Amino acid sequence: MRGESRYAYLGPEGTFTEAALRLLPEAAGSVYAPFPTVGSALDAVRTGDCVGAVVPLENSVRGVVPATLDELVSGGVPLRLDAEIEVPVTFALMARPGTELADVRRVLSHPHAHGQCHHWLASRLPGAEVRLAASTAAAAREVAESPSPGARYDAAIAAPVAAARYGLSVLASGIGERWDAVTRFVSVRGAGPWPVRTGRDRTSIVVTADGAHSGALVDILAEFSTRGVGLTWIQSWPTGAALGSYHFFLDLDGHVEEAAVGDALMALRRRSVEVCFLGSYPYVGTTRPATGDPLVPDPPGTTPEAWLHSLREGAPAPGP
Ligand SMILES: O=C(O)C(=O)Cc1ccccc1
Repeated sequence: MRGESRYAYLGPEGTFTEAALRLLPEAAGSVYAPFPTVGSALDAVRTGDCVGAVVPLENSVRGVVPATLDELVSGGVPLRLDAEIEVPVTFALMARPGTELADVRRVLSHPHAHGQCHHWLASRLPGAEVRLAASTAAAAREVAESPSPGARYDAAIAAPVAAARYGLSVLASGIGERWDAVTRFVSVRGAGPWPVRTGRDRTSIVVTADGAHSGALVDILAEFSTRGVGLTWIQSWPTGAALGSYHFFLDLDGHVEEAAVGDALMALRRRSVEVCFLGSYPYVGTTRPATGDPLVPDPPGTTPEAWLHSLREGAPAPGP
């Protein structure tokens, strides 16, 4: 089936991305079309094969999903974001029925899942070799399809639903380093009306700046702060042209229809900054919009002056 009713996602069935897509009201009633990579899911939108796609953007523990940032700035036909979805992520180690934990030598998973479970692997399966797959469900499917004995992979780290989907047994669950890990997904479309302003919105843009001009980023950020527009997210992604040349992904509080947001965007244009508007959409996240909360007071003995002095004296820098 072609056209309006297909919605792409990073598949196969059983990924966290599929769980996010199922939470998206705009996609209800569509055919959910799995794609093997973020790039192929977004290409399906660019070619019109699908009306939209859901892809992972960032995780609260492991940070951004590089493939998504890369595709959003390099894929040719511009895309727009029209919704965000947050999904709690928990991980299970799963294997073909009959496999014991002690039998597991080779584990397959997605980089973000591995990154959140490597402490558990180091303590419970210290000798295991880990390989990376395009998604957690692709890993689970590969394990299910690996013939044993002599299987290429003994176990996968994936969402608990993937075990039932691919006929695997769960050897351990809740193996991520944080029980409260969350992944933020975005719905990406090729065309159509922008989401209307709700009063609680987020605007995503990409500005391209040359780090050789050392004040460039400060100048860009000042256009927002002077107008009271809060920033909730900033990520840099190399343009590839040179060291120091970046695309900056920015998330702003507010909708493009709001005067302050519009003014700030026009100010960037007047500065001849390259701005790619990704979209304004309802804010669902757990990141609080800026409220002007008072600063948290310093604990006794750690005034900013004392802290700066200790840095200059060569004190070891405390972790974040
Ligand atoms: O592989 C998946 O299931 C995905 O949807 C990507 C992903 C992987 C790990 C954490 C969050 C999202």
